Amino acid sequence: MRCFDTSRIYIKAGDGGNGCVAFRREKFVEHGGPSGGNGGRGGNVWAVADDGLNSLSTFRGQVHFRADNGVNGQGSNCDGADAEDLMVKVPLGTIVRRRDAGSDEPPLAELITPGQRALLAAGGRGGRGNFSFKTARDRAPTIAEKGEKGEELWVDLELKVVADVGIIGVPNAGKSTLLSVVTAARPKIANYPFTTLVPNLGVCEMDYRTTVFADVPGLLEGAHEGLGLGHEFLRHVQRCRVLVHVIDGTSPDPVGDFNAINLELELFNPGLRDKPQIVAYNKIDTPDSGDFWELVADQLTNEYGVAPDRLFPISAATGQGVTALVRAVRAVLDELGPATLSYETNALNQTALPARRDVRIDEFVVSVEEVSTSGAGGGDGGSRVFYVEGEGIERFAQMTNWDYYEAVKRFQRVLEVSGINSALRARGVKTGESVVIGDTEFSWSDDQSDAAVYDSWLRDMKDRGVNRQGTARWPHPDVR
Ligand SMILES: Nc1nc2c(ncn2[C@@H]2O[C@H](COP(=O)(O)OP(=O)(O)OP(=O)(O)O)[C@@H](O)[C@H]2O)c(=O)[nH]1
Ligand SMILES: [Mg+2]
Repeated sequence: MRCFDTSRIYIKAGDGGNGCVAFRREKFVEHGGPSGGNGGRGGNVWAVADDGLNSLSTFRGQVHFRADNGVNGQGSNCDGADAEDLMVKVPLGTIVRRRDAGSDEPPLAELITPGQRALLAAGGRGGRGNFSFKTARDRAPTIAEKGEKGEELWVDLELKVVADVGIIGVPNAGKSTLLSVVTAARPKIANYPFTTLVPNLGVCEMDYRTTVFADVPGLLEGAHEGLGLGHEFLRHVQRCRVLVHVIDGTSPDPVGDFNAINLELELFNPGLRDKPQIVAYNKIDTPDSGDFWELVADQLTNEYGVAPDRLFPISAATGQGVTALVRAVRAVLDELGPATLSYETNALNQTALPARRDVRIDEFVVSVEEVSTSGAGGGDGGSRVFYVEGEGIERFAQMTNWDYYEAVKRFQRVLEVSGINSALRARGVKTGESVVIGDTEFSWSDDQSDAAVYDSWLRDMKDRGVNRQGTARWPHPDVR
């Protein structure tokens, strides 16, 4: 039985719909007010835990997942519809990580309970239409935004099967041996500590019930600090609903071992101590163990509060006492009720729709690159390209609809108030040099008068072959 499964998929949330520029047409009214609607929101992409799936094999056939785009706004104040969210179904126990995430980067999500979902990529916001830009001063704006691009990313999925029961204990206690007798799993068993290095899983069918057991590698002192791969295993233990704590009866100090393990659980996560535990005192077939059973049992119940009905002498090797142990485990699971309710929720799991992170437009970095233009005939050295990098300004540029002169003006104003213009001037930018912001490249001009901006906008429209009809009131009041 394979307990790990991985897949790599591409995810793209929908882009927001574009805002619209439109004006009302009314009888007897020459210029109606603005009536361009807003674009709809692009669809989000979620991962959803589906208990009908048991592997990541569905992702062999499909690798790309794209949510729909928001609908564009229209005239008569019609806002475009929001796109539907896309649900990517994954089996329970799936961990989602950003591709190439560093080992210290927490996963994007861990999906444990049926129906649980986590947002993987947020859809873009819809662009505003010109109705939304109407102000007391500008009652007839000719401006609209483009929809925001939806997020896109590659993610790695990893399936770690969620076990009902975690078998824990010190190294060499007989955990793997127990797993091999209660399930069909054939883990490596050997008479030395740390035989098991990754959790083994096995399915136990008894009394017409199915229970998934995980044999967790041996825990030792310091596990909560990550010693002996402790973190990895303790995280695994967290997902189990019931723990079977195997005590090595042949150990010099079985009760001390028992305490040490419980302390590690508690130090890793205090909640782990509250997880139901069934104690299996193992290797009673040997005199070393069997002779001390009553003594140990007495200590565990009287000094450590282990309930007698949760304490079992067993021999994993001969099978003695194992059936009673498994029945007790089943009873506790039944008491806990259906699996859906009992897994602890993880802080990483988002169920509400998070707002897109607010980004500041005045947080940016300017860098300069010399571009050599000294070809065969060139003698004037080179020119420079100025890169302005910042999530806020890049997103703003992406949403700017360059077809509208007023949008260009707005962009110009933002460059001014954000301090980007002064930063560029401080780096000595000269007329004619290139400035790149995200996917947008424009040519710097020292003359930023309305007439100059208007002229360059007209040139740009011509270069891009955009029909200016309907894109601006003509000629624009600014430049009349
Ligand atoms: N006599 C006897 N030996 C046992 C019993 N259970 C396990 N053993 C032996 O104890 C040794 C360790 O068994 P494992 O099942 O590998 O122990 P583990 O807890 O999985 O050990 P790690 O994976 O190293 O942490 C092996 O030599 C087993 O044969 C038992 O009930 N009686
Ligand atoms: Mg083992």
